[in-house]
Amino acid sequence: MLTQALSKILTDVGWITTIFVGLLTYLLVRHFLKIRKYPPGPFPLPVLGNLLEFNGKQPPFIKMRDWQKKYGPVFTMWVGRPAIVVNNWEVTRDALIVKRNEVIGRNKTVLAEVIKQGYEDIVFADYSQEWEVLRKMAHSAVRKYAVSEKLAKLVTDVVDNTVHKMLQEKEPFDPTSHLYVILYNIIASSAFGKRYKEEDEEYQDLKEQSELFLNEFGNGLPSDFIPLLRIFYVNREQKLVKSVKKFLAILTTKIDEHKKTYQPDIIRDFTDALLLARQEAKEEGKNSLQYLSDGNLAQVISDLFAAGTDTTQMTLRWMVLLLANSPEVQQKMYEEIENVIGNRPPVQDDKPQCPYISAVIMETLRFGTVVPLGIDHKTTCDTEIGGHKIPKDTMVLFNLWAHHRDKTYWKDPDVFNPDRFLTENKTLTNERTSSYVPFGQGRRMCLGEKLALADTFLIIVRLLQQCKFSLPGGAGSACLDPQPLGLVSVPVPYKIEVTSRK
Ligand code: HEM
Repeated sequence: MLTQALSKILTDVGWITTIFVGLLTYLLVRHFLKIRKYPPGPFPLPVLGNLLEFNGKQPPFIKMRDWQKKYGPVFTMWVGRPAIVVNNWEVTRDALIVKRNEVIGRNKTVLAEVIKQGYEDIVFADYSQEWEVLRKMAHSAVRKYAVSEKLAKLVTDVVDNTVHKMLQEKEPFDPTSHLYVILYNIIASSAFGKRYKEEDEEYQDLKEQSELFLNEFGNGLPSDFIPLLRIFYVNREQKLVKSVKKFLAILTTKIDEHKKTYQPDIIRDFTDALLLARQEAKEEGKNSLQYLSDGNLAQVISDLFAAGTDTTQMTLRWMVLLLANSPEVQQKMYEEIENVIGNRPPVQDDKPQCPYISAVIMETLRFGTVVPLGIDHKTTCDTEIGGHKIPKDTMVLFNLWAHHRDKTYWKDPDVFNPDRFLTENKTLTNERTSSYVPFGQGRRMCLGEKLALADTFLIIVRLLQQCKFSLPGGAGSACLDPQPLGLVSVPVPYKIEVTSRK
C-alpha cells in the first residue's frame, strides 16, 4: 500500500518536473529566438534585460559607448523592449538623412501619455500629420523669435539682474540657480511675455514642476521598462499627473489671457504666433485646424519649456565650469568682446564677427553633449540600420555622446579645445562637420537650435563683459566628468568665484 502511494507520488513529481523543464525550455528557446531577430549585443536576462548593468557607477551613454568596443557600432540593448543603439556617424547619417522617414517615430510610453494628457505635442508625438503641423508651426515661431531684437534686449536685462546677484555672493557658490533664473525668464518671456523675479509665486510653481520632472522622472517611469511594476508605482504616477496638470493649468491661463488681448498685427510672443497660425488655418480652411486646439497649443508651449530651459541651462553650466577651469580661453573670449563689442549690450549681428566665441560655444556643445542619447526614435517601417534588418516599431537610440567622443572624427576627443573649430586663419570651420550632432539630425532634429545658439551667445557675452569666473581650487582643478546618474549629461556639482571686471 505504502509502496504504491510512494510510487504514485514519484510518478507525479516526475510529471511536474517534466512539465516544468519543458516550460522552461520553451521560454528559453522563445527568449533566444526573440533576441536573434535583432543585432547582437550584451546578453539580456529574461524580463530584466540589461537593466541591471546600469548600476549608477557610470552614465548609461558611456556604458553604451564601451559596449560598442565589443559589439560594434550598432547593437541591441534590452530595456523592457529591444533598443537598437547607434554609436557611429556614418550609420546615423544613413538612418536619419538618407532614409529620412524610416527612423523618425517616437515610442509609446506611460510617461509620454501622462504628459500629453490626451493632446498631441511635438516631442513625444509619433510620426504623423499632426506632428508635422505642430512642429512646422512651432519651428517658425521659434526661428522668428531667435533673430528678433526683442531677444537681445531681454537677455541683457535678465543677465544684468543676475550679475548683480552673483557679485553679491560672498563665498564660492554653485551657479545653477542663477543660470536657471536667466533661462527660465528668457523662455517664459519668449513663450508668453512674462518676466519673473526669483521670489514670484508663479515662477516658484513652474520651477518646482520642472525640477520634479527632471529629478524624479527624467530617467522615465519604471513601468516603461518593466510593465509589471506599474502596480507598485501608482503613487509616483499620481504625483506626476498632479504636477503635469498644475503646469498645464498655468499655461492654459496664459493662452486664455492672450486670446483676450491678441492682435494679429502685433505678435508679442510664441503664444501670439501660435494663435495667428490657428487664425490663418481657420481663414484659409486648412486641414491643419483640427490639430490646433487649446490643448495642443498648451502642449506645444509646454514642449518649448521642457526642451528649451534645461538643455540651455545645462550647456551654460558646462560652459561656466570649462571657462573657470581654462582662464586662457576665457581671456581670449574677453579680448574678442573688447575688440568687437566693447561694453554695449551684444546683438545677434555681432556673432559673425566673434569666431572665437562661436568656437567655444560649439566645443562646449560637443564636450558637454547635454542630451547624450537624444530622444528615443522608433522605426516607422521594416528597415536596415548599419547592415542589420530592423523590424517596424523598434526603438532606436542615437548615442550623440559617443559621436562626439569618436577618435575617428575627433583628435583628442576628451580634451576641451575650442581651436578645433577654427581654421588656420582663425575663422570658423564649417559648422556641419561630420559626427557633430548636439541637436540631433534629420527631420526630428531640435527645432530650437537657432534660439539655443542665440541665447547662449548673448548670455555668455553679457556675463563676460561684467564678470570673471574662477575656481576656488585654481585653473585646471575641475572635475570634467559628467554625473554618473541619468540620461542627461551635467557636470558634477561645482562652486565658482565671480569677480567684477569693472
Ligand atoms: C543647448 C540647447 C539644446 C540642445 C543641446 C537640444 C538638443 C535636442 C536634441 C538632441 C533633440 C532630439 C532630436 C531627436 O529626436 O533626434 C531635441 C529635440 C527637441 N528640441 Fe532641443 N535642444 C536644445 C534647446 C532647445 C530649445 C531652446 C528649444 C525650444 C525652445 C528646443 C525644442 C526642442 C523640441 C520641440 C524637440 C523635439 C523635436 C521633435 O520631436 O520633432 N530645444 N533637442
